Amino acid sequence: MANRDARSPEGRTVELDGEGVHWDQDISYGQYLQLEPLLACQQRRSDQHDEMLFIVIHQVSELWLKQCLHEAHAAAAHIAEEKLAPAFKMLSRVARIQEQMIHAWEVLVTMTPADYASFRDSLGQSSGFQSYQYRELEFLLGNKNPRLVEVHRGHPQHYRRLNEVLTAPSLYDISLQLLERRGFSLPRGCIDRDWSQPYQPCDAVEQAWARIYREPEAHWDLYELAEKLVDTEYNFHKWRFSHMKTVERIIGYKPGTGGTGGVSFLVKALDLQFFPELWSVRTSM
Ligand code: HEM
Ligand SMILES: N[C@@H](CC(=O)c1ccccc1NC=O)C(=O)O
Repeated sequence: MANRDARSPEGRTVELDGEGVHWDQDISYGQYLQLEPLLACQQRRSDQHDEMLFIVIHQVSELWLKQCLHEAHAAAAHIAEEKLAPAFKMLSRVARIQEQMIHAWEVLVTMTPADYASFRDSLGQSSGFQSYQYRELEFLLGNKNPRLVEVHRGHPQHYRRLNEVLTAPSLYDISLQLLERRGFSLPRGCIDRDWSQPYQPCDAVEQAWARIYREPEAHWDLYELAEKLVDTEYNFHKWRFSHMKTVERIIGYKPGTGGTGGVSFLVKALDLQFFPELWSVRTSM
């Protein structure tokens, strides 16, 4: 395409210098990105100004969650094949996305309790608790809890997908299997178990990470893997904490629309750990 040309929104090439117009059947920006359906999805259920921000921030977060899942599933597959360099690149990207998601709270806190109260009733019983992508990411990282799949029973596609990820080894399980293949002897139950159940920390795994941290030169890629996993969990925790503080600031100690105690539920979730031995090893060293 010559410099003086541009694409019309319909995807045709338009010559701009007035000498004539040339059309072709190429694709435009809006078509490629499917902007019409995307930008038709911000439908307020009230006439309140701030409901738009509430919708947009959730939709942006869900898009980032989609990208995180894309990266983290691929990272797990690469770790399973011992292709650690590309897996690291993907996990670094996950960490950058998480930083964006954490920073998004700074936009949401411009919404006061009164602003939120003006449309909260329109949300009915819907709640972030029903975010199937968030739940999939938790399962993929290693926070398994079969009960949390049940809220999705009414949607067979989400239910099936969540059960698949629940019953498959997590990113952490796959990493521990790699440690075993690299000669760290781990109890059978750590590397082959009922994947749908919460992971139980074990001393042998902590000792394996301790050896890796004490001799990084001897196990450089595993050392790097450990730190990439810690970055991911650290950022996940920061997101959870900011969510909890934002909720406290906006609705105080009211119960949540999803039927939980609200802030008390979110505070309890701060105790969850995806990669427990990667934290406990820091004390034992
Ligand atoms: C005014 C803003 C917000 C308020 C007041 C709020 C409130 C809450 C509350 C009270 C819960 C507990 C479940 C319940 O009973 O409803 C919850 C859960 C949740 N929220 Fe929010 N939230 C807000 C914004 C967001 C945003 C922007 C996201 C981004 C996706 C989000 C994602 C989630 C998720 C994923 C859960 C489930 C957490 C878990 O199961 O550990 N929330 N929220
Ligand atoms: N649980 C929130 C409602 C809520 O936050 C929400 C509702 C619908 C769609 C997304 C939501 N966000 C996160 O939980 C509340 O109790 O106000």
